[in-house]
Amino acid sequence: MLTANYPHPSIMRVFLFFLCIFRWFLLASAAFKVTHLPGFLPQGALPFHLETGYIEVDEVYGVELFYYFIESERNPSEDPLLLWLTGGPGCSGFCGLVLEIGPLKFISERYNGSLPNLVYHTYSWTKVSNIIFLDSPVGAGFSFSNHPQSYESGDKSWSKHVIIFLRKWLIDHQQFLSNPLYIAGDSYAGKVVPLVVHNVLNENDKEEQPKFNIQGYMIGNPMTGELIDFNARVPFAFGMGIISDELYQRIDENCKGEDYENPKSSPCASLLQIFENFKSELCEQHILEPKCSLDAPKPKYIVGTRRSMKVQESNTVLFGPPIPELKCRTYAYYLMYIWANSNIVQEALNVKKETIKEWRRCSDVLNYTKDISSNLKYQVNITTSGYRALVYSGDHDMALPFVGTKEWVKSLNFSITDRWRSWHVDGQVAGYTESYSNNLTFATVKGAGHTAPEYKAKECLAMFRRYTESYSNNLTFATVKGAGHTAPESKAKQCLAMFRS
Ligand SMILES: COc1cc(/C=C/C(=O)O[C@@H]2O[C@H](CO)[C@@H](O)[C@H](O)[C@H]2O)cc(OC)c1O
Repeated sequence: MLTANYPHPSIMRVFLFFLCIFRWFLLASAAFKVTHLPGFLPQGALPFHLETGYIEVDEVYGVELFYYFIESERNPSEDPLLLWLTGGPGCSGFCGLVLEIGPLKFISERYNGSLPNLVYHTYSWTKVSNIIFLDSPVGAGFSFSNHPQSYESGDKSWSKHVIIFLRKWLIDHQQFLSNPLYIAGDSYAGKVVPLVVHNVLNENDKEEQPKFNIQGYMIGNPMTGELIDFNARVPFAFGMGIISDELYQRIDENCKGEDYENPKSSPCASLLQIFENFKSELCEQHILEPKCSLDAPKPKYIVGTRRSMKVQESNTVLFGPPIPELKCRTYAYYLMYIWANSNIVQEALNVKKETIKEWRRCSDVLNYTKDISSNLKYQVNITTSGYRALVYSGDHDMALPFVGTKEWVKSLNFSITDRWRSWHVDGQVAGYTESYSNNLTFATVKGAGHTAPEYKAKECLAMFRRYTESYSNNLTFATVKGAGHTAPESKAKQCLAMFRS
């Protein structure tokens, strides 16, 4: 028998086992601290802690989700940990970071061939919260699958991938395990967020460690899957003086029970076509803003060099929508496209080479199935189990109007604990709010559109702080107006309402 001084087989097995674990850890999750970003002004280190990385959520298809993580500027060890999901489905978490609640925003100036510039965004929710911006579902942003034909996704698989991501991320970042955890998102993500929270609660019911310190969720101009999501556009348009009383009345009479997106009866369809003609003249995401091309065009080519970008600069590109005008809010979407497709930016973000062909603000590679008809049962289950919900709506959004959101919130039949009232920032009305039993709060953001923080950043930061800080350590102080030493003795009804909330 050939004898040699090979290590004993059991030693080899142990060695190979740890080698596999090490390889898994290296490949499946990679996290990098990012101190500098190309295009950030003033040049130099970022004034906040940014980490980027990947976490594998499906070994079979090699699905890796990319994330941006930003530590709270206040108290990272105790401030909330927020997982932010962006809608679409297929829009990048980067939208949340530079358009809504993160510490960066683009300087909206005409593209001149050099890399677009970013500056610090004052009203960032990372002032008071740790935030993970996740590129999900697979195919969004820089997230990828090693089998691109399998960009199959849907509400259920998206939420399952998010749970796997969150568990692995927390195992890699154990210092955040005890932070109050919130799941948040807007638009289409608003439909999936309650499903994610529902899954988190199911995970916590198992013996598996670590447990999630989940507190609740926040959803903005959310979809639920209910007909009212889009049907509410007609009463919203009527209320805003966009359609006549007659058209509103005739739609109401001829479209009862219909899905306004897919009307069955021809009288209803004809009337909704007239409505659609009025609607199509406006910027759906904010009816007071100019109607603009919504997303970045796909210039013929982008050559990323170490110094600058060269993009075919012309008013019309070979394919795709025209470049938005500079006056449009969506010009920032064009700048995002240029910036994120630059190879020097992707190097700085530690993007794995050759994993995606092109970064799109809202990807079109997904093969998505809307396999949840409605998320209301999850919202009822979560809130009646003692977890908190903030549902907010920019009140000038016609894509998913507050009128419909208010209606489904009412349909839950929770008792009112804090009647409809205005809420304020700097002494001005910032919106209106009503709170219900089971810790659910509805709020409008006055003058905001589909992605409220994009339009009213200061007010939304105030809203976020009041929501997350009103319950930190579960201590709430309240006076009872007009009551004496034994408050319930003289203000029984008020004290009962206080007790119930
Ligand atoms: C699946 O069917 C529909 C989905 C949507 C979703 C919109 C959405 O998520 O908006 C994006 O939100 C993200 C924020 O989450 C923004 O960044 C994007 O700009 C915005 O496009 C809307 C619909 O009709 C209006 C649908 O019929």
